Amino acid sequence: MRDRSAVIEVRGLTKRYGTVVAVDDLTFDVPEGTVTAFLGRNGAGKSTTLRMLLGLDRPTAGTARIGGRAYADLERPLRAVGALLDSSAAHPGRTARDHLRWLAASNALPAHRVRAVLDLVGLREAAGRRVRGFSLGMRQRLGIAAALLGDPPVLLLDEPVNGLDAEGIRWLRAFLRGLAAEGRTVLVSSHLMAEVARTADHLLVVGSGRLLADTPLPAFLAEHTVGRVRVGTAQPERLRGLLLAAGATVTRDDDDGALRVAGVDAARVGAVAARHGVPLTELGADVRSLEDAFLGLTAPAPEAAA
Ligand SMILES: Nc1ncnc2c1ncn2[C@@H]1O[C@H](COP(=O)(O)OP(=O)(O)OP(=O)(O)O)[C@@H](O)[C@H]1O
Repeated sequence: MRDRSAVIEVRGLTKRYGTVVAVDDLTFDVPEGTVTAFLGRNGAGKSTTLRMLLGLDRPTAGTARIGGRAYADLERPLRAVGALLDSSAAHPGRTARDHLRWLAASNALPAHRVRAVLDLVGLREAAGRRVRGFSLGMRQRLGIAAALLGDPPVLLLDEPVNGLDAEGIRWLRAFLRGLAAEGRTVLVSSHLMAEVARTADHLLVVGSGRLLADTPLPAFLAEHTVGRVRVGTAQPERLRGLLLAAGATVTRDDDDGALRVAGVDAARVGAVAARHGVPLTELGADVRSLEDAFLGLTAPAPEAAA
């Protein structure tokens, strides 16, 4: 990992609701100027952790600090940290512009930021429309605009991918990378793990409130995609037999019939195919194995699944 100081520091953070342990002794740092993905299945404890960082929930134990301080001790919180927690927070009868103007005025932020953030998230044309008519994707953009009003160095985004279409997800990825390139620190939660992981510099994975992985993306990729190959051919059964004979493990991709191969590298797959005259239509790293890796990592314990 690059040598960066931690902007967000979580230590022994725990939250119990009666007998439910929503967050269980979490300890992690989020380094400055990175996009860090906070990943886990539904109910893993992501939102509760973010709410505690924002002072909206009181920890049962432990601490959560931003820039060395608890949220409640920040002098000008919206200038220190922006958050997207719930994209339905805007009043449906208000226009996007009025919603942001109201937020700016009530938080003593300059009015010119409203126009700036509407432009940043691509809502300039829709600024005069009532939020009631917004798609979920537009609401997410408005929520991100609100988070950016105070021009904060730290952003906490809870499930910003929800409701976005493929184009919206592409936009969000580039947008988050741009924020980090400006030196901002972005913590972005998602249950769509592979989708968001590939945007991030660093991954934090939680399951049942516990930290399961805290790793730079390249290390995670190296561990979970090296030695896993995806190969396309018009003769899948023949190639499958040849690869099995070469000692590989081979499965078929349910979506498109490509072979997913483990245990031999891409060069060996190519050599086997060439020796037996099997034409290939595709040969590369098996990126889908990333989602499998997350699902394996976050699988509920057998007794919990029963
Ligand atoms: N106010 C509450 N009262 C009781 N239980 C709660 C409360 N808030 C959260 N929980 C429970 O705590 C656990 C963690 O919930 P949390 O919302 O933090 O998970 P999450 O990872 O954000 O999931 P999701 O993606 O579904 O929001 C869940 O079991 C949830 O039911």
